[in-house]
Amino acid sequence: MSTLDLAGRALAAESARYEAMGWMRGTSGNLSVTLSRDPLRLAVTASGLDKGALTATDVVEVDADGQAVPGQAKAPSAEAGLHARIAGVAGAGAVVHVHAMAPVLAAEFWPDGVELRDMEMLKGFGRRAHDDLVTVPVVPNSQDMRVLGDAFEAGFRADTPALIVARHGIYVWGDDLAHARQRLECLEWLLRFRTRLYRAFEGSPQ
Ligand SMILES: CSCCC(=O)C(=O)COP(=O)(O)O
Ligand SMILES: [Zn+2]
Repeated sequence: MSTLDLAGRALAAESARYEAMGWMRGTSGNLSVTLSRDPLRLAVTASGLDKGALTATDVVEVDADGQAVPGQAKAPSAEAGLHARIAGVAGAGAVVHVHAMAPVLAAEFWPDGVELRDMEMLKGFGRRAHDDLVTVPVVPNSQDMRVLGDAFEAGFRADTPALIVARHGIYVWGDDLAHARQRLECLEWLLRFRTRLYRAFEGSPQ
């Protein structure tokens, strides 16, 4: 089995997991793993498919611009360009993108960035101490992955492996798919907590 086939199998299994969590409704969301760094090559989920029912062949190899390398049977995710940009800038081994509700809601409340502090779950997001102030960057949505990539890079901090795209979804990255998922699960919990608390106090700063 080729490296791309192995990546496809892992991406399909991981996608099914996210879909079961309700974070990849319809055909939303996409995942990637880095295959090589020089040149940069990613295995990314194919576009427009039910992410709960992917098979090992629903994967596409793309370059640093998110373009399919020659010989690919399927179209790569429409967001492959942003995956490639994140993998290149952050050095990520895996990038996951889901359409969970809490990050999008948080971006409505805090469009300049979502501040998180003094929460034990921050450790699961890769921070050293539970009292760190973490600002998760928010960028406006765009259909142009170069625009999104430039906005991501402008606000990139190596210690904050996440990006919320307003009115769209969230990207989280890590060394591999399991690492990215652990970070995403902890961050989604933190964002759910933050938005629920904010709403409970009817919009007062919390
Ligand atoms: C209803 S999903 C709209 C497109 C999107 O945001 C997404 O995450 C899925 O796009 P893909 O091309 O990866 O299927
Ligand atoms: Zn999306």
